[in-house]
Amino acid sequence: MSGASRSPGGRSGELARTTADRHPSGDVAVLEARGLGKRYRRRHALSDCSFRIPAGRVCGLVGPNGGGKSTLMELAAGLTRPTSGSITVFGEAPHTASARRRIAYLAQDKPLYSRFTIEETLRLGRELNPVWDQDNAERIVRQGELPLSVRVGSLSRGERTRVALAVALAKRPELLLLDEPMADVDPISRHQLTGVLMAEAAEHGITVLISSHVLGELDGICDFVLLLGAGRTRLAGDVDEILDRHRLLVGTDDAEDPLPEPDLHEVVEVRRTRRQVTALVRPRVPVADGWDVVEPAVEDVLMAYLRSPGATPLITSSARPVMTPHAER
Ligand SMILES: Nc1ncnc2c1ncn2[C@@H]1O[C@H](COP(=O)(O)OP(=O)(O)OP(=O)(O)O)[C@@H](O)[C@H]1O
Repeated sequence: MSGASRSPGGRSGELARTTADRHPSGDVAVLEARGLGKRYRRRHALSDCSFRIPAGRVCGLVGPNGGGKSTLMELAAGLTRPTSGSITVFGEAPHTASARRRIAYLAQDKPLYSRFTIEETLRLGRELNPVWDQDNAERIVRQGELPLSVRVGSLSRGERTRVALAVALAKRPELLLLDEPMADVDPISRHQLTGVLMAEAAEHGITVLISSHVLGELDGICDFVLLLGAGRTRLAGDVDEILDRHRLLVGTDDAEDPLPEPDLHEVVEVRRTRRQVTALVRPRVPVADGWDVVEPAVEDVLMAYLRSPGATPLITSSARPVMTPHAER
C-alpha cells in the first residue's frame, strides 16, 4: 500500500493526550459546538447550537430543509466562521491548518475539476495532501468500474460521488464530513459505497458526520445522531441511549383523553388512525396498563421529532458538551 499507513486509534491516542476537557464518560470529543450561531444577513442558519460528537462515532445528521445541516458541515470544515458561540474540531478552531489536515469534507455538490481525468484528480490529491492512500483510492474507483483515464466532466453524478469519496478517504482523515453523499447514487453502488465507508471508518477509527434525508439509509450505519431544526439542536446522542429513553405506546383510541398520564411522560408526538393511537414518549415513570409498550426503531424516533418541531429537545449525556468557564463565556 502506498501512502503513510496508520495504526487504528494511533492518532486517537494523540488526540486523547492533547484534549484537556475530558467528558465525565472518559471519551474524547472530535467535534464540539457550544452556543454555536451562524447568521447570514438577517437569517439565522444556526442559533445557540450545542452538542459534542465523541471520537470514532458515525453520526447521522438529520433535519428539515433549511435546518442548518450544510451550514454546520461548512463550519466544521473551517470554510466559514461562527457569528456567535464556538465550534472546535479536535479541540481546535476548524480553520487552523493543523485541524484541516485531519478533516475531509465532501460537499453536497461534490466539487471536482471537470477537465481532469480521474487519474489526474488522484495525482492532484497526492500532491496536495501529506498523507495519501493511492491504492485505496484506485480500488474504490475500480470497484465502480470507472477507468482512470476518463474525464470527471463526463461522469454521471453518482460516479462523481464515488470519485469524490475515494479522494476524501485517500486523505486518511480522522473526521469525515459527508453532506448527503448518497443522494445521486444508485441502490447497488450505495450499498457498496456504504460498505466501503463503514469498513474504512472501523479500520482507521474515523469519526464520521453524515447527513441524509433518507432515514433508512442512516439506520444500521450510525451509532450516534444529531437532529437539527430551525438551526437548533433538537436531538443528539448515542443511538442506544436515545432508544432507551423513548417508548412507543400503542392503544385503542376510545378514551376521551388519549394519553392517560400526560403529566408523567414527556410526549414527543401523538398520532391517531381510525381506531388506534400511537404516542412516542420519554417515560418518567413506568407506563400504566392499557398500552402496548414497544421500543421504537431509530427511524420512528427521528420521524416523530421531525414531525413535531415543538417537542422538548433531548441531548443525552454523551452529546452534552463539558461546560468549562471558557465555554460559558
Ligand atoms: N450562503 C448563504 N447565504 C444566505 N443564506 C444562507 C446561506 N447558506 C445557508 N443559508 C440559509 O441558512 C439556512 C440553513 O441552510 P442550510 O443549507 O444549512 O440547511 P440544510 O439543513 O442543509 O438544508 P437542506 O436540507 O435543504 O440541504 C437556510 O435558511 C438557508 O437559506
